[in-house]
This record gives sequence, C-alpha cells and structure tokens, in this order.
Amino acid sequence: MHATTANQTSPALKISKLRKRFDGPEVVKGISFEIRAGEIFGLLGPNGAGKSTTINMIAGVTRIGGGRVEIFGLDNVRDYRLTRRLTGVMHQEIVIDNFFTIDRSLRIHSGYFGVDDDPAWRNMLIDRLGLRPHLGKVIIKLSGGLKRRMMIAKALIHKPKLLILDEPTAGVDVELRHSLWDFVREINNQGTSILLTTHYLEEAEQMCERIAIMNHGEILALEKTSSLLQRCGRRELVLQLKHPLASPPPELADLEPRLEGEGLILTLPVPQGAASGELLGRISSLGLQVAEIETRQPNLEDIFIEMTGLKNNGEGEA
Ligand SMILES: Nc1ncnc2c1ncn2[C@@H]1O[C@H](COP(=O)(O)OP(=O)(O)OP(=O)(O)O)[C@@H](O)[C@H]1O
Repeated sequence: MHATTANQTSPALKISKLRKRFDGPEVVKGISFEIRAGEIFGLLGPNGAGKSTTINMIAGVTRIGGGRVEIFGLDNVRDYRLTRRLTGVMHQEIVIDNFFTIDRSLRIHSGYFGVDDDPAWRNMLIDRLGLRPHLGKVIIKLSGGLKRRMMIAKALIHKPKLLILDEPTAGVDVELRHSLWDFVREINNQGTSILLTTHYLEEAEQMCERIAIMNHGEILALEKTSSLLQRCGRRELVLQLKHPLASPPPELADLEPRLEGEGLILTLPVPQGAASGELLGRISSLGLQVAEIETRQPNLEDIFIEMTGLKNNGEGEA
C-alpha cells in the first residue's frame, strides 16, 4: 500500500545507492547520504561532478538509474505525488511559465502541487525577497538577480518541507547573496530542511551544518563542516620576521616550517591538538625577532582543492 503522509521522524532526505548513466559512462555511481530533518546540507563539487543529475533524480525530473530516494520516509517514485508536494526545487536553469508575470506565476504555482494559494504566505515571500515592485514584470525579461529571487519564491510557494537549491546565488552580487543567505537561514529556522549546491565555498562554510564533496559521480567526503575543516585543513602560524633567515631554524624541523618572502616569512603548520601558545614559546626561546604574527585558518577552498585537485574561482568554473 502506498503511504499517505510524510513521516516526521524520518530523515528529510535519504538517498541509497543512487546511480545514473546517460549515453556514456555512469555520472552518479551509487551514492548514499541522508539529510536530517531541520538540517542545511551542502553538496559541493566541481562542474560535471554529478550534483545537478543527483538533484534532478531527487526532484523526479530525471529518471533514477538505480537505487532509491526517500523524502520524509516516502519513496519518490512510488509516492511521487506526495514527495513532489513536500519538495521545493530551485533548479539552475529550468524555468517554466517564462511568459507569465511574477504575480501570475506565484498565484498559480502552488496549484501545480495540489496546494491552495495562501495569500499571506505568498505576500511574505514577495516582500522578503523584494519582489513587490516587480510583480507586473514578465519572467523572461527579468535580470539575473531578480530571476534568482523569483525562482526561490517559486520553489517555496507551496510550503515544501525540503527545499533544494541548485546554485541559488550563482552570478548574483555580494549584497544580494548575503541577503539571500539570511532568508534561507530564516526559512530553515522555521523548520524547512535544505539541500544546497554551491560553487561559493564561503556560502557552504557559513550555511551548511554538514557537507558532502562530490567528484566524478562519487562522494569523496561527508561530514560536519567544522570537523571537515579541522581534519583536512591545518592551522598555520605565519611569522613576519624583522631580519631575514637563510634557512628555517633546525630546532623547528619537526614542524616542517616553510621560509618564504626572501627569508622574512616563516610559516609553521600547527600540529593537531597543539596550542599556538606552545609554539610561540618555542619560537621565543630561539630569540627570533618577530614583527608580526598571524594565524591562518584552513578554509573549504584548501580542502576542496586537496580532494578534487581543482581550483575553484567562485564563479562556477571549478
Ligand atoms: N541530459 C543529459 N544527457 C547526457 N549527459 C548528461 C545529461 N545531464 C548531465 N549529463 C552529464 O552528466 C555529467 C554530470 O553533470 P551534472 O550537471 O550532474 O554535474 P554538476 O556537478 O551539476 O555540474 P555543474 O556544477 O556544472 O552543474 C556531466 O558529464 C554531464 O555532461
């Protein structure tokens, strides 16, 4: 028998051994992960990693090649009517009702999911996303930033419990990006679970509780953002010296120091679990004259490059 309601105790999303092949080799190779109810989860990876294909299978836009997708405990093939209603998706490119005005599109869109239009909710989205002055504009003519805001409103119009955002802030300016992040956090605080793909690693670092890094159709890492940063990236102490050194001090050889900037910049990776204070003690005992000290924290970009071997420039050309 088919399920009739979402199971509130189930994960918001559970993907099991999901696979996809188009004409050539497999582009999603049996991946599994879960998103807890209430979580903001980031799926990161360079171009062609298989993120959009994964999202499209979750959303039911692309046929699943193997494995299964459950949304709040419901199978997205067998119970697709319910799972579609529970899920709001902002795709990268797919835009329907291009020739409607923003107003018309938002008024009718929840009907596609069998959900009645709720004017209070619709007006909240219109105001929070700054769409009010643009309601009469036709979607195909909107600027990039406005189109993104409209697409987020549309993804949320039927009050989904799982919101999927595929590159929500690609190509929008910094100010709008930050205000969209605030809005997404607010929606999350109200109880909506969120799956986000992004090329902006700062976005993932700030927004996501857990992150999966995907490349060539496989998940390379999946863990809490904080522990990923701690495990993969090493904190470094950067000393700007008053007098140049010819070589790194042999007393610090165990730390594998690097000497740069014509002998004036000494960088010391801080070992796991060590306090910067201990290192400073060792440095001062050497009698080095230090002009400035700074600590460099690892960021997601370092980890991303290490895992995928690719540099990310933040504009989608990883
Ligand atoms: N409809 C399709 N037909 C054939 N191949 C496809 C189709 N859609 C995607 N692919 C291929 O699947 C692979 C994964 O693409 P996908 O768009 O899922 O990657 P992505 O991680 O989302 O990348 P991007 O960040 O560029 O969107 C690519 O090699 C792509 O060419």
